[in-house]
Order: sequence, then C-alpha cells, then structure tokens
Amino acid sequence: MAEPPDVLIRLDGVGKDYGGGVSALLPTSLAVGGGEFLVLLGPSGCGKTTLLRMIAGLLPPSSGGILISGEPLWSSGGRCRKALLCRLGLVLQDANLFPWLTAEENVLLPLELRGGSERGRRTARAQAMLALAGAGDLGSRLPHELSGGQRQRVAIARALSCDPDILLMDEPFAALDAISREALDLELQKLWLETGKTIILVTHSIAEAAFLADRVVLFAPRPGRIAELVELRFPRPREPELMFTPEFQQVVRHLHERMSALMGQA
Ligand SMILES: Nc1ncnc2c1ncn2[C@@H]1O[C@H](COP(=O)(O)OP(=O)(O)OP(=O)(O)O)[C@@H](O)[C@H]1O
Repeated sequence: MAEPPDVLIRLDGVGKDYGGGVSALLPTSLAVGGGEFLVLLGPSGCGKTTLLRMIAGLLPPSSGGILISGEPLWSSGGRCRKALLCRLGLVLQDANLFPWLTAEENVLLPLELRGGSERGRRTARAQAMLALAGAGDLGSRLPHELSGGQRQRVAIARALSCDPDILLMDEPFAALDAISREALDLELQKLWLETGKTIILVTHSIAEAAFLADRVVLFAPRPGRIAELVELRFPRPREPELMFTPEFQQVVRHLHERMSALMGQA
C-alpha cells in the first residue's frame, strides 16, 4: 500500500517489550497521513493500546521512534517533547470527568490551566467544543447527571479544547449499547469531516472499524504486530445504511475471517 501523500505521524520501527519473553509490539513502521482516520483493530493483547500510549507520550518505546511532522516525539531518557504533546488529544474508554465540575467546567479546565486567552474567549471555546461534540445543551450538568454516551461527548469536547491536530481514542464507545455507539460513531465522523483532525482510534469492533476508517490496521497477537492494512474507499459522509450493503458486508467478512484466524494462531 502506498504511503499517504502528506505524512503527519511516522512510526519508525517502534516496538515495546515489557519483559517476560513475548514482545507486546514488534518493531512497527507505519506512516499516518494528515487528516487521516486510522483505526487499530485486533484481538485482545495484540499491542493496540501499547502503541496508542506510545504515540500519546505516556509510554516510552523500547525500540525505534515516533516522528510528528518530522520531529521526534521521544528523546533519550524516556522523556517527551512537551511542545509536541499539546498537538495530541486523548479520549479513553472511561471519560474520567471531574465529578465536582460541570460538563462545561470540565472542558474549560485545560484552557484555564494553559492560560493565555481571556475568560470570555475560553468560555466561548468550551461551548463551541461541546456543540461540536454534540453536547451543546449539556454544559451545566454534572457528570453523574449524564449518560455514558453524554459523558464521552464531553470527554471528546475536552480533548478538543486546546485544539490538538491529532485525536487519539482508545475504545471510547466500548461501554455503550449498540444504538448509542452507532450514534456516537456518526457524530465522530461528522466532527472529523468538519475539523480535518487526524484520528487514531482503537477498537475491538469490526463494524465500527469498517464504518469509520480510511485505513484499518489489523493487529496480530503474541507477539503483537501488524498483520494487514485494509483501505476503505466508501464515500463520505458514510450513512448507517452503508452497513447493510454487500460491499460493506464483504469487508466485515474479510476482517472477521482474518481476526478469527489470527486468534486461532495465538
Ligand atoms: N504494563 C504492562 N506490563 C506488562 N505487560 C503488559 C503491560 N501492558 C500490557 N502488557 C501486555 O502487552 C500485551 C499487549 O497489551 P495491550 O494492552 O497493548 O493489547 P491490546 O491489543 O490493547 O489489548 P486489549 O484489546 O485487550 O485492550 C499483552 O500481552 C499485555 O498483557
């Protein structure tokens, strides 16, 4: 598969060994295009989260490097370049909102900690990000007054508040029921089309991967490694009806068969 024309993130032989004999991730090379929607898919334990955490600056690689716009993210001694970290937004399976702050205050917090702009601007920015994430009417609510899906919308708004150009998402909708998850997938696609962010999303869901991705990176376990790259050329915006088409079902079947085979080998 050809390299994307406008490479934003380059994984250059990046690997992770926690010790214990089996590599969590073998040295992996991959170029991610600016504005690409990349999905990391694979069975449990194949190194998806490990890779995402290394790109997020949370876990130093054991080998290789990660370049963002050509600049190394990690320096020697297991430290990250702080200037690059502000280009990354992170959304995890648990929204991790501060329970004593309202939704809007949770989104405002990173802006307040960063300082710089005046209060009115920060509030306007927080409200705009809530609206972009489909939570424009939830700003005054406390986290315990929100559903799981609503909390994830707020977490996405918070991740966007400081305007990162890269959004890293680790199974953000895994805890939701199927219908809420589909709604959030649609919302995420809309947000991505409107903002042009680069998104890397980890999921176990084959349908979610095939629906959202420009490219699916299929991982294999023990040792963790890339097994296949699958390019999805379905036109955008993708509508839920796409999932009932033979073309979509064919992709799902392919990914399903490959994943079953990889799990059998593990
Ligand atoms: N902190 C750690 N210490 C030791 N081993 C770890 C650690 N974190 C992960 N591992 C191991 O590394 C491998 C990859 O784990 P990782 O969580 O990256 O996989 P994953 O594909 O994200 O799995 P899942 O889909 O279940 O979240 C697994 O074998 C896991 O047990």
